[in-house]
Amino acid sequence: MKLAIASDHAGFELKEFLKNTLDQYEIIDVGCFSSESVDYPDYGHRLAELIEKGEVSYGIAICGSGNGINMTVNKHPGIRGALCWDVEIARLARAHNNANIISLPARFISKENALNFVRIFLETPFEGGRHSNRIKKIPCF
Ligand SMILES: O=C(CO)[C@H](O)[C@H](O)[C@H](O)COP(=O)(O)O
Repeated sequence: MKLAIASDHAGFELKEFLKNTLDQYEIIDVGCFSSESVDYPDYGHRLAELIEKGEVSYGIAICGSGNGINMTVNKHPGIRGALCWDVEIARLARAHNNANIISLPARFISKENALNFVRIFLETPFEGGRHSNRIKKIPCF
């Protein structure tokens, strides 16, 4: 499975950790590339565009709180980004919401928990059924 990952400076360290640990996946890193202060939308948009073009199946988006980069990716019509800070939230993001981006709050979770959330997210299938109609009603673009 092909993935993409993005962060701002607050998420840079976690991005590097996840990229180097999730070595069973092919991962495109769209930046940022150091801990120097940057603006999360620059990287969130790049990540969302790769999914919209079909170049990758899922994305991992990271900033300090997770909110800024999650708001950014969700401006794209083909994106369902989910801010995840708990294992069950990560599972439901896939099972019920068919999310294609997991957004993580690097300043509020441990690296180990983040890795666990990403693993659960990537391994959980969408349940479909009643949830299909609901996610069809989300776009208002
Ligand atoms: O956008 C955010 C808040 O939702 C992110 O957490 C950013 O990483 C954060 O705002 C960056 O803050 P900094 O003081 O510029 O490091």
